[in-house]
Amino acid sequence: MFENRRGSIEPTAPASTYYTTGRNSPRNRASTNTRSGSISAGRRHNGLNNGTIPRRASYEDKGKHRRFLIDVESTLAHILEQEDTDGDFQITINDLGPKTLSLGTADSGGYKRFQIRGNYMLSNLLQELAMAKDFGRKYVVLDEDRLNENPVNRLSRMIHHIFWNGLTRCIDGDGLEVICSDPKNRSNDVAPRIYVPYDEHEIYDYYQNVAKEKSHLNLDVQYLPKDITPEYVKSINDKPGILALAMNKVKDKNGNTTFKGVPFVVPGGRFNEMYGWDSYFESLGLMADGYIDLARGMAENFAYEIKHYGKILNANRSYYLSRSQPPFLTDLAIKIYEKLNPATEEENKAWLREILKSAIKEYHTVWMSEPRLDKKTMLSRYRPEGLGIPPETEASHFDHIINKFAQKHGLTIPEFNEKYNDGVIKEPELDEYFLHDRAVRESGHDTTYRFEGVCANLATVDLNALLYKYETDIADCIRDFLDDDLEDFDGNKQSASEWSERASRRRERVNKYLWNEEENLYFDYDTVKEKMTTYESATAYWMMWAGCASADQASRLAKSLYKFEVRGGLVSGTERSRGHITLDRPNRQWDFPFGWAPHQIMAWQGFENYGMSDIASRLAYRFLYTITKSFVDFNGVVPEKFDVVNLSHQVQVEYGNVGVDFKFVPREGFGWMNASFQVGLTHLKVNARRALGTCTDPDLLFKKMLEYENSKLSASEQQEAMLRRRMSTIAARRITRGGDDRSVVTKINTDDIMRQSVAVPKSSEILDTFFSMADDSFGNEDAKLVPIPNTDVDALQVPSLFGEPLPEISTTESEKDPQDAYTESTETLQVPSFPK
Ligand SMILES: OC[C@H]1O[C@H](O[C@H]2O[C@H](CO)[C@@H](O)[C@H](O)[C@H]2O)[C@H](O)[C@@H](O)[C@@H]1O
Repeated sequence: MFENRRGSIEPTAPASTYYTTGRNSPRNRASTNTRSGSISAGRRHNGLNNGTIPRRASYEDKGKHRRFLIDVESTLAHILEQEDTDGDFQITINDLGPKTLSLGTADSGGYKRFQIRGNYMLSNLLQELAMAKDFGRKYVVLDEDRLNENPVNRLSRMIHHIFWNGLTRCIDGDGLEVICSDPKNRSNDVAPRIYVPYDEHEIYDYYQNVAKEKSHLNLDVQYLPKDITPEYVKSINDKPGILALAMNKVKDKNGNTTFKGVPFVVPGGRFNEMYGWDSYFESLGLMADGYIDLARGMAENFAYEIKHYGKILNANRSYYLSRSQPPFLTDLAIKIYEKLNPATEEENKAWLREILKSAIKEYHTVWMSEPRLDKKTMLSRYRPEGLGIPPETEASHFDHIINKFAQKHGLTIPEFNEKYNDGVIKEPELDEYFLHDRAVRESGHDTTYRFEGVCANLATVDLNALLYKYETDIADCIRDFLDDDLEDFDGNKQSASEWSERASRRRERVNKYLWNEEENLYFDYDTVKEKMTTYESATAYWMMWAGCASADQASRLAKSLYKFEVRGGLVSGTERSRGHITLDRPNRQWDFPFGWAPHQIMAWQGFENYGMSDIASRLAYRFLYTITKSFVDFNGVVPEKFDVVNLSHQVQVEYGNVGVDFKFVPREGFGWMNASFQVGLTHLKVNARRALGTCTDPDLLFKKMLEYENSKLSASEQQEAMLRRRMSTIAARRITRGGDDRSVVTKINTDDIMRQSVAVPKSSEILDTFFSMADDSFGNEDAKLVPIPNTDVDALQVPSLFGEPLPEISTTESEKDPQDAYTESTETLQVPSFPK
């Protein structure tokens, strides 16, 4: 599959193929370890040439596909010593090395040398060497195309071939050791433990057998009680464990019946369990990558959770037993069903029925029952049961809240926590605080000033959008897929019209309580104060995702986009809503200036649903730019969260940032971020994908389009939009060297990117089709906008995007690398213009 026509391996094949096949096959030793030339990086001598002093390295022809002959171990040591100046085993733009390294070419047996340059190529070299080592390679022949690969292709390839695999878990004999590890466990009891539902006897026996057979695991297998009460959940906080999920009966190699866990994907890092809403977004990414069975397994695990734990869990760890997370099961089920093999249609329908029955049970018992249902508005709230302080947070997470109570009782914070959790000390004010805190965690938005001290009382926009989607999805499925044949678990026939009726009643209530005509936005409703709240949240766009907004509401929501749209994507909420941040009022990760993958994905789909794909595409571009830029500048990182104003993952906020702590090469990314990248690419046309490959700043790319949209705003809205964009620019400048805004744009060797692009349309075609807008004229202003920085080595050259020839470099300067062209060029970026 990865062989080209001449039978050699594609330079961009997955590492598992590239480092085990063809010239890098373990059998093909002649090509990689019998050379007498110098093959280690930047060294005259190494162990390979038996002490022969190599002649002075000369440089290879430019422009051809180079391959390097590399001694893995010594090159790895050398590159780290020279380039990893902060000692974190990554090569990033924070490192102060020379950012250049010479490698011997394979064609010359290592004598002729070529200089690789720039953070991106060097960090790719580091990553490739680490992967080559994984496959036992001591020497490799490495294609240059692997080092300067288009970052969009490279990241997408890594997600597809490496990250999903790194995040996949299974709860059975083979997978227990990995899934039982829990970095959040701060109790004294870290023994691996699994909790099994009270009536799952075969499964319980299976795990007991595993515990016996794999005694080194020291596995503790426990039954859960029939009634899982808040008191019980609190009582096992000091004995945390994984919760069993779905298993299939299979035959082992001796023909005996045994069990195999249904696999699932975890978010990554400290989140080593299957989460509720993360799983939905991860499944979208998995499906974009063709991993339908894995997505299907996630849905089946949700059904198992509903059956045995009464709800889709926040995640399947014991301390999450009493709360859920935003519900997405019906949409997930439909998306999977649509991808199943049509040849097995009857089976597919049976599968869809089972999953929908679970969703119907969840709908009635979790979301449409008290306490989550507010009987007055008949809208739903996040309002889980629970007792005490959530044990899975960072140790000091609640200190600022607890402090005054601890002082009142003359106790230290840990002493107070213990007495409060044991019920020895009663503090109703704290009980109220934790009621809302649990609701915040159930909402998935932990934490934000939108919800602090009030969440359990709010009929939120997000939850009611999701439930509207449940109602319309179930109606559609009964009508369109299931031949009017669906019952719930109690045998009650379900009718499409009843579900449609539920949806239209909800839409009426949403319009009455949550829609604000003056603000052109949906807001949460406080069911206790009986009043609409004022926090502006990006979840307003979920109503477009769910199809609950009318065409008029959708166009008004589009008009409000300027409140949330910043350089790197959509912010979670507006700065005005978040309010001032001080030492006593620290920032929260689900507030401005942070932008999260689920918010982006929901908005993209929302705009698509209402025929505004140009906006979906622009928003997708912004977020994918943020991801790509960090990937390029920070050794392939794909972090959990971003500050989308500053375009940075190096954030000072709750829980730090998952996905940033790796050595040499990232192996997981972060679940829903991986998904957002793969899904986001489906919203980009070929020209936007190419622009992304060269890390073209979205504000330059979309300048005309934004001007056109802003022209539709009122004077005061325009003023606000202008300020917002200005702030974003100023914030971005703050974090860049020398205050140069343009240095946030990354340096990429565009020549290579262009060379690697497949079926690249001609520039005129690209301009003609750019976001379906026909005007290909360029304003003078655009030209003024983009002088190329050439003073800062790391500053980036914004190259010609649309296929114009790149500047020639002088052939007399034979020792120069083609990449130098980009620090000397005065090329300007060409930005398409949009109709006025
Ligand atoms: O451990 C602290 C909190 O961590 C989780 O929340 C965050 O990560 C989740 C997994 O990616 C994500 O679903 C959630 O939206 C994030 O805020 C957990 O869900 C919380 O319950 C927990 O207290």
